[in-house]
Amino acid sequence: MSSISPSTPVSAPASIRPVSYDVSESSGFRDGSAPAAEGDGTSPQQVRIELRESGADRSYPIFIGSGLLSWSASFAGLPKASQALIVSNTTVAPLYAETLKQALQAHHAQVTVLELPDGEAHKDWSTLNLIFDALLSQGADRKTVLYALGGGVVGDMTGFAAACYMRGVPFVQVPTTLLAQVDSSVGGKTAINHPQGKNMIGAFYQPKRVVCDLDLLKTLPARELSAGLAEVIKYGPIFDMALLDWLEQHMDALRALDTAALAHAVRRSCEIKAEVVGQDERESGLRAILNFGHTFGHAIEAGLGYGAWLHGEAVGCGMVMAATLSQRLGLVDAAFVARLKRLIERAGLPVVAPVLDKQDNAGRYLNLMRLDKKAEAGEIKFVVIERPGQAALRGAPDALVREVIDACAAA
Ligand SMILES: NC(=O)c1ccc[n+]([C@@H]2O[C@H](COP(=O)([O-])OP(=O)(O)OC[C@H]3O[C@@H](n4cnc5c(N)ncnc54)[C@H](O)[C@@H]3O)[C@@H](O)[C@H]2O)c1
Ligand SMILES: O=C(O)C(=O)C[C@@H](O)[C@H](O)[C@H](O)COP(=O)(O)O
Ligand SMILES: [Zn+2]
Repeated sequence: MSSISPSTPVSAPASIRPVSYDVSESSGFRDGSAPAAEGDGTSPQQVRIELRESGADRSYPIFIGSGLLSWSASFAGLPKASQALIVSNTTVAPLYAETLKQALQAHHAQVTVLELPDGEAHKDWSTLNLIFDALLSQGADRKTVLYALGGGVVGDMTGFAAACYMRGVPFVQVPTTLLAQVDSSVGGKTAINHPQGKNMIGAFYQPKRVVCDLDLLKTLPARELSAGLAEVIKYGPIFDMALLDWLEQHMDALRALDTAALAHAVRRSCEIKAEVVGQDERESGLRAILNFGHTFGHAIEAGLGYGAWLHGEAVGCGMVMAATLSQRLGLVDAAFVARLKRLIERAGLPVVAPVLDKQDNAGRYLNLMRLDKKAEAGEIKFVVIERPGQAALRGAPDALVREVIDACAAA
């Protein structure tokens, strides 16, 4: 049995909040030709992620607003290249690839579109290879820019392909799901899954820009919107309880796709993620707080088979489990866990953990979680809530984790 290890100091220091951002940008963004009206809460915004450690400047802007996809200035000022490849999937490409292609034709002589098969089950080697096949077939050189047009699956795979092709080509994130706009497009984690564990093969590789067009969320299925809300909720308990208060007041507006509410949720999420990743790009400490709910959540995804539960669904339920663990470690009270659980339910997410093994359910969870990337020498590390708005990374005895899984799982 493992013992409780001292908390690793990964909580965000008060000095890094609140977050400031700059809305002027040399690309021409917000130059007066922006498509959305001022004053409606949805006029274009910019959040910057500052990444300057170890020499090279990997900083980039995140553009957030309505109508950005068809606005060629959204893509001005990127590395010059004659060729561009839009990587999308069979669902998103028919909706949005032509609009992006038109906008990019002002910047690249040749723009082609690749449609990957859709879904988490395809976040694997064979699908990744389709990107390399397309690049090689069109004679793409090392300046070719990749554009990831899709949700987190397309974004993670395109980023990984960009990191590998000719040892690195530039890429741009054009996220089309709420989850991708609030989380996966920012921060440079790229990966594919392995049958034994989520995101096990990948690289840290930053995009040159992130362009979040809020209008694209209008075609998103309700279940996918809920999945994205899980990652928005996550930022509350780990970093910003004012965001949690705001979410309690605006959950119905978000689920009704109110653009001003979505704009706020995307912007605040990106600000928090930019701040955390700016402090710790390669997850040597603080960045681990962004994994709240993911130790349990990734076990659910791998244990049920990729795609059975959406990533956001698994994270939503995983946050209930991690909060319950925090309570049993004496860190937060039952009222805090109940409050978080209620909000996750209101987002339309599951809060009862699935049974992964009828004989030894907790044992199956534990075995899957031992492969988690945060585990050290076989000891599982959990992101726990030390107090509302502050998280830490720590171990827990197996017996206690078993109790938590049993308490949270379906009977
Ligand atoms: N890199 C990171 O930091 C990070 C962070 C969080 C999650 N992730 C990863 O992201 C993935 C989950 O991403 P996701 O939730 O975006 O899922 P997803 O990429 O599978 O997209 C969800 C579904 O919505 C469809 N879709 C996308 N945009 C649409 C639109 N505008 N209209 C209609 N349909 C649309 C997609 O085709 C897909 O069927 C997981 O693999 C997860 O591990 C990565
Ligand atoms: O950006 C991060 O850091 C995160 O942990 C964000 C998570 O929401 C995301 O799911 C991430 O891909 C999980 O990272 P992993 O290292 O556990 O695979
Ligand atoms: Zn996640």
